[in-house]
Parts: sequence; C-alpha cells; structure tokens
Amino acid sequence: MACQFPALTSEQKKELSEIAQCIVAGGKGILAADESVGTMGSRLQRIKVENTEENRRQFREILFTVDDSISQSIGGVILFHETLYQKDSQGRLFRDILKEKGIVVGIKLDQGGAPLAGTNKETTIQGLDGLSERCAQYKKDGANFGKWRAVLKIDNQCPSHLAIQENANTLARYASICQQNGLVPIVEPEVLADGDHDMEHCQYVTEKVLAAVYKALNDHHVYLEGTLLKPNMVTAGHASTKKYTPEQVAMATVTALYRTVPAAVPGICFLSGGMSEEDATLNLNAINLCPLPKPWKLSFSYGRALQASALAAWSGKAANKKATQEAFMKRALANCQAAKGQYVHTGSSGAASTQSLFTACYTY
Ligand SMILES: O=P(O)(O)OC[C@H]1O[C@](O)(COP(=O)(O)O)[C@@H](O)[C@@H]1O
Repeated sequence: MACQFPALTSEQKKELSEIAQCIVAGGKGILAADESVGTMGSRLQRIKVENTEENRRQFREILFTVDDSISQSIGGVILFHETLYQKDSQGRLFRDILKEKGIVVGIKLDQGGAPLAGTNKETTIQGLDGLSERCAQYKKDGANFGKWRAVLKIDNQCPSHLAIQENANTLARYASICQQNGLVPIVEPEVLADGDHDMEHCQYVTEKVLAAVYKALNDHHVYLEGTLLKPNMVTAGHASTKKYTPEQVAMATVTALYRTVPAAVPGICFLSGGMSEEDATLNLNAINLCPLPKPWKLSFSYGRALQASALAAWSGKAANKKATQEAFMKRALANCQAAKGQYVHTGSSGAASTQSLFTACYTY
C-alpha cells in the first residue's frame, strides 16, 4: 500500500538523492572539520596552540584554501556553526570558497550529550528543539547536508536497550527534520572503541545498533536514498590485546553492514574513531576490497585521520602553510584511493600518520 501521507515530494527526493550521491561520487569522501570549540581545544593543545577563534579560523583557512584539485578527493566538508560564518583573510566566506571548488557544505546539528538516568553513564544527544528552524536557516546560508553524532559504548550493561532505542529514535527524528528542510542527514551512531572487548563483540553490538537505527528511520518515513551513514568500523576495543589485520576488520565491518544497512543507502562514510591516519586508510582500502556484496559507496568522513599530520605540520605558524596543505592533500588522496580499493602503502608515511589518535571516552 502506498503511503497515504507522503513525507516528501518527488522534487524534494530528487534533490536529496542528488546531493548524497554527489558527496560520495568517484571515491570522494568527507572532511569532518566540525569539531566543537572544546574538541578543537584538545586538538590545538597537542600542538601547543591557544584555542582562540582566530587560531581555529587560521587553521581552517589553510585547509579550505588548498589547491582546487582537492575536489577530486573531498566531496563534502562538515562545518561547525562558527566556521560556516567565518571568512578567509581576503574576506571570502569559507562556505563560498568550498562551493567554488565544487565541494558540498555540511553543518553539525547535534548539541551535545545528556545523561540517561539509571544507565551506566550512557547518553542521549540534544538538539531537536528548534532544529527545523536551524535547518531552514542553514539551508539558506548554503548548507546542503547535516550531521548528528550519537555515542554508544561497550561496557558493563552497555549499550543498554534504552540507549540503543533512544539514540536510534533521536537520529531518525533528526534525519526526518533535515530532509523536510532540504538537508541530507548524515546519520552517525558511533560505537566507541573504548574497552578491552574483541572484534567479534564489537560486530555484535554494531549490528544491534544499526538494525535499531534502520528500523527507526523506516518508522519516521526517512527517505534512505537521501541519507548517508557514518558508522564506526568494526574493530577490537582499544585496550584489547587481540590484534586483527585490515582484512579481518574489513570482513567483520562489511558483514555487519550487509546484515543491517539497506541497499537504498547511497553511501557509508566511516568515522576514524581514534585510529591512526594510516590505519584508517588501510582499513578503508581493505573494506573496499572485501569479497562480499557491497551495494553502497564505502568512503570516509574523517576528522582526526584527515587532519592530524596537517595540524602537526602547521603548529600554529603561518610560515608552515605549504607543508600543512601538502599533509592534508596527501591524506585526502590516500583515502580517495582507499575508497576505490586502490591504495598502495608505500611505507614512507611520516611519524604523525602512524600515531594513534585515540582519546578515551570521546564525547563532549
Ligand atoms: O566532539 P565533537 O566536537 O562533536 O567532535 C566529534 C567529531 O567526531 C566526528 O564525528 C568523527 O571524527 P573522527 O573521524 O575524528 O572520529 C567528527 O565529525 C567530529 O568532529
């Protein structure tokens, strides 16, 4: 039976699916430059740079003014509210610079965690109040996709049924509101890598979480062709003593996705979750070579794994602009190749690219 009360017109659906496909076309992925002020503070602290609005602007100016050829690897950039309205030193809005390169502009829409009482320190994510008005304004201001990160953890009694259901429902409500306002929702249910669990347990939990998310998206009449998924890869916990090869990670990850994510979803853009830059690229490459059916584009939406070398090269000094842009371009290209299963590790990566980027309990 056809839906009696269609959520979207065919024009709205067409626009949404075109935006989603454009972001992940031809091995392209997403630069997650949407770190909130606090998260950016911890990034800048590592390179001993003060967390001021001007320093955040300067670093992002260097990233966004990189050579135009970046648009062959990066299809979308997620911005934080502050960055959407910032300009480069010549007075050009960052969002216009990105658009001129043919890169789709996205915006972080979640507004931080709130505790779920009676659970083992689990959270739900806030930001639904007034979300429709915010989306409408962001659309006018040039954004074409949104991002909402829900955080789940593997621990004693975690993730609980409550945390899974609550976060799935909130992600679905957010996705529905985004689509009503012409924004493609990136749906991000992140299962954190904290813990000493093995990869098999992570796979079990990831499947449960994704199954709940897709049930909720269906309940909320979300148009899957106009969405993107941003999941964790299936790995062992950070404190696990067991080690797995990229091929094993790829098999567990694609199995979990194949069991739970409908083929109508155009793209799956992984988060890097504290993996080193090189591991994030090697795992993505193995995922794209995995001999299982893969009806979606399998790409990246990395924050740390696209910016760590660039941040280290910059170190807060304008004179390091060229080296910073080279480091960023190198990771973007490597991940684009990995999204096509064509990455060849040369063994010449710098120290920064093999360093773990893990932060315990990576929440707000
Ligand atoms: O705590 P915040 O500021 O929301 O940042 C969360 C970060 O996690 C991400 O969702 C994924 O980033 P990583 O690839 O570094 O794991 C980014 O988009 C975002 O910047």
